[in-house]
Amino acid sequence: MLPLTPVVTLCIISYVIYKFILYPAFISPLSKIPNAHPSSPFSSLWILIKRFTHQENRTIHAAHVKHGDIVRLGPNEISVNCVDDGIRTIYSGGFEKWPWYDQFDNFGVPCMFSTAESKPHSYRRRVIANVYSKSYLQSSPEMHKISQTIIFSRLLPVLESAVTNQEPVEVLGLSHAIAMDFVTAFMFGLQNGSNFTQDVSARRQFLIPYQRRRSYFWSGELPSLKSIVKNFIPVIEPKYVQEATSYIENWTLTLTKAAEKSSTTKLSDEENVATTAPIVYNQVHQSTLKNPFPYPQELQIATELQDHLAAGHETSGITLCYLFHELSLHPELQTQLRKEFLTLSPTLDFPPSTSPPELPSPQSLDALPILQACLMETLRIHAAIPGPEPRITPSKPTSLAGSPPLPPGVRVSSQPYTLHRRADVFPDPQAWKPERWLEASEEQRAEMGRWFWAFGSGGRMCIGSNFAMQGTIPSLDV
Ligand code: HEM
Repeated sequence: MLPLTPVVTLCIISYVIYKFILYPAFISPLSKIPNAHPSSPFSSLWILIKRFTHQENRTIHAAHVKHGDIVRLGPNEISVNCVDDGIRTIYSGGFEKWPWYDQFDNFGVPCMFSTAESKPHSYRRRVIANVYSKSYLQSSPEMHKISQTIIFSRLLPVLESAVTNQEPVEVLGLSHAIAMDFVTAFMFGLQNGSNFTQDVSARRQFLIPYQRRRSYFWSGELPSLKSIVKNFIPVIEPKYVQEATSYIENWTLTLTKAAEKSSTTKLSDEENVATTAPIVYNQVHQSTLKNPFPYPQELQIATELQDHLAAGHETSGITLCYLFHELSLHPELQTQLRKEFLTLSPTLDFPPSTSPPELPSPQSLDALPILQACLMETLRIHAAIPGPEPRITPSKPTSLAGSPPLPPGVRVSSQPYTLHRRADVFPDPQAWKPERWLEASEEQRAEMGRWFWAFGSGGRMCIGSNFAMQGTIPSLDV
C-alpha cells in the first residue's frame, strides 16, 4: 500500500491537471470555440494585458476577422459578434450584467446602469424611461426652451466671437460642453445646470477631474485585488483619483440639492435667467419614493443622476466631435448639409430674426436624410462606446453563434467596434461614407440597421438615445 502523503499529492496533482488543463482545453463546451490566443483555455492573462494596455477592442476585432463570429478570450470568457444567435439572444433578457459594471456605482450606491439583476433594474427604468422617449422630448416645452437658450444665448455668441477675433475653438471641449449643458439643464433645470459652453474655466474645472476619477482597469477587471493592494501600491489608485471622485460627487450633490429646491418652488423666468422644471430629477425622485433599496434616498437620487450626466455628456460629446472632424475632412458633405439645412423653416439666423428666437422643429430635423446619414455613419465608425458590453450566461444552457450549449456563469460580450465593421454588411467598412445610408436599397438599409449597435439593444439599451440625437442635431445645424 502507498503511504498517504504521496497518494494525496498524486490526487491533488491529477485534480489540478484535470481542472486547469484537460477540462478547459478538451472537455468544457467552450473548448469547441476557436481560441483568440493559444493561452485562452488556460488563463485570462493575455486578454487582461490587452485590456491594461488599451488594445482590447482592436485585438478582439482581429480575432473575429481571423476566426469568425465567436471566439474564446479566456478559460471562462467568450466574445460573440453576430446578430442571430448573437446580440439578439444575449441582450434580449435572461443574460444579466457581468460584475464589471459595479465600477459604475457612484457614492458606493448602485445606479440603473450598474445594477446587475433584471428586477431592480426594471423597477428603476420603468419610472424614468418616459421622459427620455422621442414623443416626450419632441413635445416637451422644457426641451424647446433649453435648445433655444443653449443655441442662441450660448453657442452662437461663442462661435461668433471666435470668428470675429479669429480665435481657434477647442472642438472636443466645446462638444462635451454643449452636451453637458443640454443634459444637466434637462435633468436639474436650466437655472441649475452647467454653462460650460460659455464658461471655459468651469468646463475645465469639471472635465479634468472627471477624466481622472476612475482607474478603469483595476476597478473593472480585478476589483478584489485592487481593494487588497491599493493601500500598499498607490499607483493602483493614486490619491488624485480619490480626490477627483470626491470632486465630481460633490458637484453632482450640489446640482441635486438645487434641483430639489426647484422642484418645490414656483418657477418663473428672471432677467437673463430662463428656468425649467428639473425633469429627470423629478422622475428619479418619484422612483425612490417607495424605496425598496437599502440606501438613503438622497444618495439613490444622486447616484442615478450622476450616471446620466456622465453617460450623457461624454458619449454625445465624443460623437459630436467626431462628426465635426469627419465633416472637416469632407467639404463636399458640408456643402450638401448646408443646402439641406437651408430647406428648413425657420432657418437659423444670428442675431436671431424673431423674438423669442425660433428653432426648426425636431420632427423637421429628423426628416433630413443627409443629416441622418452623417449621424448614423459617425455612430457606426466612431461609436462612443465601441468596446465589449459583458453579460453572464444564464442557468439554462444556451447556444451562441453555433456553439454547443454553454454552461451558466460564462462571461460573454459583443462590441459595436466589430459589429459595425462587417464587410458583407458595410462594404469598405473603415471608410466614413454617409452615402451608404442614402444609396442603399430598403433591404440593405434594414440589414445595416440590424447590425447597427451604437446604443445597444433590449432592456438595457441606452435610455438617452433620443436625447442624444435631439441634443446633438440642433448644434450641428449651427
Ligand atoms: C451618442 C450618445 C450615446 C451613446 C453612443 C450611448 C450608448 C449607450 C450604450 C451602448 C449603452 C448600453 C451599455 C451597456 O449595456 O454596457 C447605454 C446605456 C445607457 N445610456 Fe447611453 N449613450 C448615449 C447617450 C446617452 C445620453 C444622452 C444619456 C442620458 C442623458 C444616456 C444614458 C444612458 C443610461 C442611463 C444607460 C443605462 C441604461 C440601462 O442600464 O437601462 N446615454 N448608452
